[in-house]
Amino acid sequence: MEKTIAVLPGDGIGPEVTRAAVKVLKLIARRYQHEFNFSYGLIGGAAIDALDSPFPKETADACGTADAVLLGAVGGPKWDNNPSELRPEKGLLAIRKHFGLFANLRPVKAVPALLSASPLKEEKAAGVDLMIVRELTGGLYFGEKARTADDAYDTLVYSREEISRIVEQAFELARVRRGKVTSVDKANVLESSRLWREVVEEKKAAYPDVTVEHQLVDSCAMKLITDPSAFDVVVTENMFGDILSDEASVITGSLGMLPSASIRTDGFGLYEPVHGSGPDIAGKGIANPAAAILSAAMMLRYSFGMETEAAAIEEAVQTVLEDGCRTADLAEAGGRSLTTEEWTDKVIEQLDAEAVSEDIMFSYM
Ligand SMILES: NC(=O)c1ccc[n+]([C@@H]2O[C@H](COP(=O)([O-])OP(=O)(O)OC[C@H]3O[C@@H](n4cnc5c(N)ncnc54)[C@H](O)[C@@H]3O)[C@@H](O)[C@H]2O)c1
Ligand SMILES: CC(C)[C@H](C(=O)O)[C@@H](O)C(=O)O
Ligand SMILES: [Mg+2]
Repeated sequence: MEKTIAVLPGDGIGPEVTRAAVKVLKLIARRYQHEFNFSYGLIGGAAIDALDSPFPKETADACGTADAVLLGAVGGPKWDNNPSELRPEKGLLAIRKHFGLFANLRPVKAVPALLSASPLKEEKAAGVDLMIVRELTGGLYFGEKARTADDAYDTLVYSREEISRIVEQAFELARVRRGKVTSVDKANVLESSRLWREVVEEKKAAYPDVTVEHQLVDSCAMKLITDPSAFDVVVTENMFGDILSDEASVITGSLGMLPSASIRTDGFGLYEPVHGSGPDIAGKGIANPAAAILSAAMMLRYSFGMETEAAAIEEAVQTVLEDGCRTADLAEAGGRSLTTEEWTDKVIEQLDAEAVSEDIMFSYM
């Protein structure tokens, strides 16, 4: 298959981890005889510096003609005091809204080899496999907001339609997973959450094979740590999903392990790690590229329908971790400490090794 991928490395560790993901995608293209064309664009602080806009038209156009977008991360102290229109994060919100990417899938899967890197007791983290489905183009992030010298407000607005489409996405995912949806809200306080709950209750009739529970966001935050295995699909509004996903990353041992897909219903999507630009480690070559590499795997699965290729990447990442290869953030899991580039090359070697063993298998068939 021939595909065009727009690559937006962004700021801080963004370019470091994106380079790793592109290297893996190039190997996949070679191994499975695909043609991936990469076009590069600017977003976030890098785009502000070069073009005075966090999401320039050139970038929107390049992404618009691509089949999917791979993004690193945006932001950093250099731009922290910029006016709100010239904040790197504004570019991220703009690209999500521009392409209507309302569904943000954030899988959280415990890796057996990394259990000791998690602050949770090993038996709590073991076997955790949940998916946070975060609404991405509404809520507090996009509601009317304003400030004067002494006042400020942000508004949290959701329409029935916006809630319906994300809830449907969650039900569909639960159907092919373990059949459970936890809808997270703050219905004891917020009107928007009461509407959210109402829509979930209406929708569930169409999914008799899925169990539904409602959970308030504060107790959900606690239960994610005390009983994470209780969750399968967690569906929630934009800001709750942002906060809960960073929290859930501790189950895996590092924020550097969490990939994400931001999709709509026609297959187009933006793929990026859940983490940010890591200003404290940027430029040192030590960032964990797993989240970016696993995001590339999600691109193959959700945008290109390449399930075998996606699974091959996930398996290679798993094997490399089982072999004791670690980046610095996972030092507590023991093993050998590698740089971003060295760790990526281990994944590449592993993918090559899988290819060789398949060739040997085929030669006997
Ligand atoms: N999607 C995005 O582009 C995105 C997401 C979150 C934050 N941000 C931005 O990033 C900047 C920094 O934010 P922050 O410090 O709160 O969050 P962050 O995610 O950048 O970093 C939080 C902590 O996790 C560590 N970390 C993150 N990714 C890692 C990786 N791949 N490997 C190893 N360690 C990793 C960092 O070193 C840091 O200690 C801010 O400007 C923020 O707005 C961007
Ligand atoms: C950088 C920021 C705008 C972004 C968000 O809040 O959505 C980030 O934290 C994320 O999780 O992707
Ligand atoms: Mg976040």
